[in-house]
Amino acid sequence: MISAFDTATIRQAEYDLVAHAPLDHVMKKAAGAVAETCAQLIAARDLARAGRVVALVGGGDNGGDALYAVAMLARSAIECDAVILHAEPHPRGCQAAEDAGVHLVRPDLSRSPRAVAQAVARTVIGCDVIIDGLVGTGGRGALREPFATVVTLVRAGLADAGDRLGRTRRQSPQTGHRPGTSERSRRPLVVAVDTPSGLGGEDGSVAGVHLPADVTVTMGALKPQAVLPPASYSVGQVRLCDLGVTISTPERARSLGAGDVGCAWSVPGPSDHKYTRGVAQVVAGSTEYPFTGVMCVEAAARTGAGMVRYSGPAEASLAVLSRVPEAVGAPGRFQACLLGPGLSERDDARIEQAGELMRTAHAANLPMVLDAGALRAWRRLVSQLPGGEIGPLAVLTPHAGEAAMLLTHLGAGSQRGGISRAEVEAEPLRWATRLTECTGAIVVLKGAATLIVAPGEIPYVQHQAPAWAGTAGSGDVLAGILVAVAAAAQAQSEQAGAELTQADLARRIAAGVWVHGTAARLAAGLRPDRPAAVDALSVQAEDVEPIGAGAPIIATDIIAAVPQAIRHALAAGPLRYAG
Ligand SMILES: NC(=O)C1=CN([C@@H]2O[C@H](COP(=O)(O)OP(=O)(O)OC[C@H]3O[C@@H](n4cnc5c(N)ncnc54)[C@H](OP(=O)(O)O)[C@@H]3O)[C@@H](O)[C@H]2O)[C@H](O)CC1
Ligand SMILES: [K+]
Repeated sequence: MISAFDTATIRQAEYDLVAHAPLDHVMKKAAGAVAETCAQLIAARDLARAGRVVALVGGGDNGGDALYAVAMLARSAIECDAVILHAEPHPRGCQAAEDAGVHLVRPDLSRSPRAVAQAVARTVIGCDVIIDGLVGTGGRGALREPFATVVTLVRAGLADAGDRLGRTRRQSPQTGHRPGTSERSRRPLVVAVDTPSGLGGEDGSVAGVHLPADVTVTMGALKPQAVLPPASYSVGQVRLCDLGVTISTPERARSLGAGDVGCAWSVPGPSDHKYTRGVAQVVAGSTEYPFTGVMCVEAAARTGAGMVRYSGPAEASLAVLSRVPEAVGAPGRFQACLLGPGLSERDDARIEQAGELMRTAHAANLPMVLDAGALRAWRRLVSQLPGGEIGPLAVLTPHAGEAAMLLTHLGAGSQRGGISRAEVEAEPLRWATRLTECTGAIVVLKGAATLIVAPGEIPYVQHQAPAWAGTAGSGDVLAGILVAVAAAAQAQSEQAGAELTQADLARRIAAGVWVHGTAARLAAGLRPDRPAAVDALSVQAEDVEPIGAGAPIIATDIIAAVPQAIRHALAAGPLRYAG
């Protein structure tokens, strides 16, 4: 489990730590992790020359860490510059850097931000690693000048370098030469000290211009921006430098890893049968989108549902049964239902059928997954429930656009004429939390990083899915996985003679989201575990998964890889035996 804590909590824990240990000692430990990471990245470039590192140094201890790091690197024959961008940089850090032979560059800070930024841009040209020591946990709000212009120009330079390398990446017409890894990776890599400068946001929102990192070496504990989107898209790989801080307050967010999924999974034993493994009822498809049910039903079956009941357009039933002959078309007992994939509001018969199943599930306090068309038909479906309340075992699975639509429909943004998709994408945690407050349900807000939020619970965020998973039907597959997970959770509770709690269901739903993302990784030809691992990792070039790694996939590829993803999880961590 990856945990992220509020920055103030971490700063307090650091403050308590340095009450008993000299701050410089702690900073040098932090700096050592930064230096080791830089050295590893340079070593992975197999250069024929000495590597070169440029530190961008702000005025606080974040800059101090950067100065101590280049002092260590300079002593190992790496060429180091430190660009001092504050009138009062960390004095002992500066001294250590000078003593180690680091070249201190002091732009005239009285000149315009652009002039300062140009001096920085000239210094970083051709270097191998840029250490971002401008601002860390002491940052307040959007970057002030000259940092904002410095970061803007450095980003432009990195993008240009990347493009140039991209242009050479294709075979050059004259020689047909394809650059090797070392040439392709000659764009300077950015190593952020503690957090990328300017990233801001305790809720994952982005404060403004910031310097995205290839690797973030974070001290003591993960900050929220390391896991919560969209900020988490700018941290690159995260390396946690353990300072020995202890934190007892609840996390701000958490993320399941492979080792956390097995114990949330229902593993059958010799006494199990379809009703102890969970029977899922799927209502999907319509005259407009008749075959959506094929993906949901097969995904639920491959996830391990004891049985899948299907209700959908007659012309689709044949397609469903040809893919999953064991699916059952007849109505009957179920332990969780999925309503909505492919459901069209113009298909009254199907809406009525979904409403009837929703009422059955609600009356029996069974989990239900509401996706796509069921979210759009919210008013027609939920208004038929006692008190118009969907209940705590409902799981809503919107993407940003559907969330915006539902929030607007529920009046969450009434004073401003509704909520837009862009607003949800800019602050996904805020709006997913708001949607749980409006509905009392668990909300799975789908995206490159998917949030699983239950009222009053610590949110989960899962980053497993590669960009290739953004393909038609991927949401239908996730819905199928989740209804099978919910049915298994309900079945286990029935066997235990206990009520399924919303918190337990939310954790299992997060495990289902992990399975979906990992199956997509496997289908795309990627390693099951996303390499942005979080702990003392050795950052090697082959670990850095470049944008576009993998290959195109279709939704049925994800379904086919679901058992392998589950097998990976069951092998990675403790199991909870169902039988
Ligand atoms: N404290 C510890 O136990 C450890 C800290 N570590 C490292 O230290 C930083 C936190 O250091 P701190 O000095 O508290 O703050 P920062 O260096 O992060 O930032 C303060 C400087 O940044 C300037 N600042 C603040 N906001 C902005 C902004 N929006 N734009 C531009 N500049 C900004 C601020 O300037 P002032 O003029 O306001 O003073 C300061 O110069 C932590 O992140 C770790 O890296 C050790 O690593 C571990 C122990
Ligand atoms: K930083």
